[in-house]
Amino acid sequence: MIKKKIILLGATGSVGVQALDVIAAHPEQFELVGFAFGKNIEKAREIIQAFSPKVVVAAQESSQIALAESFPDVEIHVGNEGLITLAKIEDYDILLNAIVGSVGLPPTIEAVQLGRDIALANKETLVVAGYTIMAEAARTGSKILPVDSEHAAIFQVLQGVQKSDVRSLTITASGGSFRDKTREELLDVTLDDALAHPNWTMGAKITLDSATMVNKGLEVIEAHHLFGVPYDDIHVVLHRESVVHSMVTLQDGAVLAQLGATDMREPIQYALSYPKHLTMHHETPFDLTEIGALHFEKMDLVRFPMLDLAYRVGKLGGGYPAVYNAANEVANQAFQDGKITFLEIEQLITRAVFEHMEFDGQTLNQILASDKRTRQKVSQWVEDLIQEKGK
Ligand SMILES: NC(=O)C1=CN([C@@H]2O[C@H](COP(=O)(O)OP(=O)(O)OC[C@H]3O[C@@H](n4cnc5c(N)ncnc54)[C@H](OP(=O)(O)O)[C@@H]3O)[C@@H](O)[C@H]2O)C=CC1
Ligand SMILES: CC(=O)[C@@H](O)[C@H](O)COP(=O)(O)O
Ligand SMILES: [Mn+2]
Repeated sequence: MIKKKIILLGATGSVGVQALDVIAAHPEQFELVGFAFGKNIEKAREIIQAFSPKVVVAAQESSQIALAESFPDVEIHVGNEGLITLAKIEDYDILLNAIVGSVGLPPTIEAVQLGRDIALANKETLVVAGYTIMAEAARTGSKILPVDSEHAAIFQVLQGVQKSDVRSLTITASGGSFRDKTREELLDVTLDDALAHPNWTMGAKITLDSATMVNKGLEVIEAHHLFGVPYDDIHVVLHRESVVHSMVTLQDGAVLAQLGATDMREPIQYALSYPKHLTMHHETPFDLTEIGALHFEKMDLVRFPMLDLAYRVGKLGGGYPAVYNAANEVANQAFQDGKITFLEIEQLITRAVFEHMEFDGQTLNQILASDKRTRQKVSQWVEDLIQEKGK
């Protein structure tokens, strides 16, 4: 049997480690030929020992030097240039992008331009450059296989369904760690509170995005690009159990849904094995009779203004989604670093979007310039807030 050769960006993270579980569980199907990581060199060492990849990329030069000494037979590259080098190596079939943030964009574009298939967890790349990525994928024949659980659900439901038969998509939202709090109660919430997701175990950035509802905003934009559905036909419902991963309504009113455990190994494995559904060796118990009841509620866009704003920036297009995303990346990190309050995340994103102005027909370079400018501005606003509070 010919194995699928995999490159994994973000191998030391939440999705990355679960992807390694899937690869290790199917040694006859998959082979890890290369991976990239950020700072976690100890985990990177373990991965090299367990999987013997040919190429590794470290975010930091000190890690590159240390790994090159320990593993002289492995090609070790560094930084953003290293990510591009990895995306360009000859010998792989699919690139699984599980890096967090829009740093994952350049290697994705490179791989798509080379016609390579992408298993995409890194939603930020589609939010920033969705039109470019999807247009290039159509040109080169690269498949964009969603890993994000809601999009993986829609993708599975759509197998064998004609695009013209689709009326609308419904993305489910858990509501995040603060779903039962009023806006007033959000004034003094802490990072620990925010990181206590009711259903999923994930990295810090996305768990916080889930609490601000930015995650759902990014997912609406991601769905628009992946499935080519207009924003007015993409709905979000509050679904506390996260059992229905998402739904598709057909023209005749039939609603098709995908259900399952809250275990990312399922969508990761399907993206890697597509179009096959392989046996899941680490199956998480899933028994609807244990769950008993499923609940669905309307989203309150006043309570969750970041979802409302995501629809607005998505419809505006151009650099607006990139500005929303960049402002969020800076503000999310600032809250994690204890520099700002939870509600200041929303305030910074809203200000960045409202201050952004552009003419139609933004090129990718103009969008990337807006992304950079937004990061600089929002970083400055964070510093200003710290100064003001120190007064
Ligand atoms: N976690 C989940 O269940 C889900 C995640 N996603 C999406 O998947 C992506 C990854 O999320 P998650 O796994 O939670 O995130 P984590 O924070 O757990 O992991 C992020 C990974 O990216 C690596 N990384 C960060 N910066 C760099 C860099 N500059 N160069 C190379 N590697 C880097 C980190 O390395 P290190 O740790 O070594 O510093 C780590 O391996 C996000 O876009 C998220 O929105 C989507 C759906 C579900
Ligand atoms: C597992 C996954 O795909 C996450 O994006 C998850 O959807 C977060 O859940 P909520 O944003 O609905 O809380
Ligand atoms: Mn998701």
